[in-house]
Amino acid sequence: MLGKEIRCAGLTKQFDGAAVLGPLDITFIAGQTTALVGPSGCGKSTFLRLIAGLDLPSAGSVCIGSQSPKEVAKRGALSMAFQDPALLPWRTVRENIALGAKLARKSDNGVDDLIALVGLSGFETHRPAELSGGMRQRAAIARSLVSEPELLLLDEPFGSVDALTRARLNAELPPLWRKRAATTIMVTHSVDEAVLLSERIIVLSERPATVVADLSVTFDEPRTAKLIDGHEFQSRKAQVLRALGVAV
Ligand SMILES: Nc1ncnc2c1ncn2[C@@H]1O[C@H](COP(=O)(O)OP(=O)(O)OP(=O)(O)O)[C@@H](O)[C@H]1O
Repeated sequence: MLGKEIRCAGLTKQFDGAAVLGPLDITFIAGQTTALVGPSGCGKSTFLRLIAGLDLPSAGSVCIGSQSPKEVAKRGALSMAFQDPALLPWRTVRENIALGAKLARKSDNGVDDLIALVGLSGFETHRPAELSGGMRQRAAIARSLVSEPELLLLDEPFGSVDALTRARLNAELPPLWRKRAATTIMVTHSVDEAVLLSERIIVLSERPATVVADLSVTFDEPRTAKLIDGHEFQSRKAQVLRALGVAV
């Protein structure tokens, strides 16, 4: 299924009269993976919540293709994996992941492949309480992919995954979501991860978040961890760090 373009126009959010976000005018290109980076508390998660239709803007709009976020979510075409994986405690790993497909009214044929991809083979019948934090997060990543969404929203999806698994997921997941051509927006605190995984990086300012840099990231595909040592990678990374105000 093809991802849709996401147009944010004059998007603004205030909490209790205080501006948290915007105004933001950003168009996310259909099928592309965009990383959002910015200082802690600048409004990144709030931005994702507005795109997901979990919260309403104070002003401005989000349009996904020709639909509102709520309409897209209702069709089951929008998937999320957030920092704190909300798995159903009484269901097994397999049932939790299969539920992602069921809610989107899709077949659950790919469940076992995804379980293997995120390294949870052998844990299919475990319940969330019997897993580590990183394993729960991996189950949530698998659940977000099983429905083959048009739009994939990831908020620090690898935050509590161990370094080795993180490196493996960094290598194996992007081809998967590119193959499925989902429009993907990923919030990350890791600049390496942003450069390695995305085709575009948007750097946001301190709260209220506005765009301070909008960079395209092009490398030969498939990207491998070896890229990190290359000059091109390091110069892109330095650009992002400078935009974040970090001296390099
Ligand atoms: N429901 C809410 N009510 C009031 N204030 C809120 C609410 N949600 C978020 N905020 C405030 O909005 C600001 C932005 O929060 P948000 O979680 O979007 O930032 P973030 O960039 O994702 O942070 P981090 O990188 O630390 O995860 C913070 O100051 C937060 O306290």
